[in-house]
Amino acid sequence: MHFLEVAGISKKEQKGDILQNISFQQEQFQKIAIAGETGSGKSTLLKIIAGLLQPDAGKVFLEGDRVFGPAEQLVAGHPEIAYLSQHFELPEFLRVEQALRYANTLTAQEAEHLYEICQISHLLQRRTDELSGGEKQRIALTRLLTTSPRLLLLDEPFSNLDTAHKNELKTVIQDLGEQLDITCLLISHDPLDTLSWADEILVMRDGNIQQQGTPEQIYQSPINEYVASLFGKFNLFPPSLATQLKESLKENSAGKSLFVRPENLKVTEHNTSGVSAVVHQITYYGSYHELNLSVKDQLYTARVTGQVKFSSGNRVTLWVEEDFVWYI
Ligand SMILES: Nc1ncnc2c1ncn2[C@@H]1O[C@H](COP(=O)(O)OP(=O)(O)OP(=O)(O)O)[C@@H](O)[C@H]1O
Repeated sequence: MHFLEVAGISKKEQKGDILQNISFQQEQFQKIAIAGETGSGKSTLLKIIAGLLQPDAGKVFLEGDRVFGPAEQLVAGHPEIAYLSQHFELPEFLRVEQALRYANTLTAQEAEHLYEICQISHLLQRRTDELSGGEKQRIALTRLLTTSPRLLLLDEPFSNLDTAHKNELKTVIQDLGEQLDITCLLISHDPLDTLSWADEILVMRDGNIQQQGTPEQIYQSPINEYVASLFGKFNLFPPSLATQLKESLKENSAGKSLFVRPENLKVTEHNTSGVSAVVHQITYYGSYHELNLSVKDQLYTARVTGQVKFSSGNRVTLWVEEDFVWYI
């Protein structure tokens, strides 16, 4: 039996299918992230899993027990599933401590432990309208966790947070699994959040799962340009150039293009083998420079760490050295 089983979920609205026969499983403590462009159906799926929205077809099971939708039971939701919406609200004009007391099923000691993990102990006496966005988010999360859920569903938990608050919340989410035995499923449109956090990523488009895999599989071996583009820039070299970029490479028999992330595209002044290119533009990004390079009329992107020895207009050679090769 799986911890969470999502089986054949479909949902229609007037303008068409929002979700089409979505199935996947999650094991206890497995960290799953759902990624996808805006409108791909992520939030709808999460609400259905939470039991807050009725699917047209399909079922959700938590440890073998059905999670019923609002049309099948009086009170929407499931007692062991907590859902933090993108648009959460805290009760106004209360002290944080009062806002947290409501629905609290924990002992004083357990609550103290939770407040420590969520890094809110120092905020208990503040009023809810005296908090930063990141603090509000952590308190909304703590509030949900006082009901002792087993599955936590987070809809874009890191949106609108600056890097410091984001990192604090990431630590909190990490600690939840380890210290409170909570399994977490989240939605994020930010590749850095999903790649660094998840054990498995589901990529959605138009209500379908396009690809499901580990962060490495999704990043290095995307099944199409849509999946590739969600997780950062990439280059596609047509078969004729692909064999020049890497000597040992045979042309892909299906006529597919060679997929190369910018950090795997090497740039040198002169090389006996490779593809000749002209540096079009160099952009500084702090820890690396990004080079736009033109080969005939096509632009390609390389990422260079350390000092860049070239200037715009220089002729250079491009090549790849990685053993791993992927075609799209
Ligand atoms: N109640 C509704 N009635 C009609 N259409 C809806 C409803 N809820 C969602 N949709 C539509 O379903 C599609 C999926 O929406 P959903 O919010 O699930 O996407 P999403 O991937 O979470 O997007 P975002 O990243 O912008 O939150 C969208 O085209 C949206 O307009």
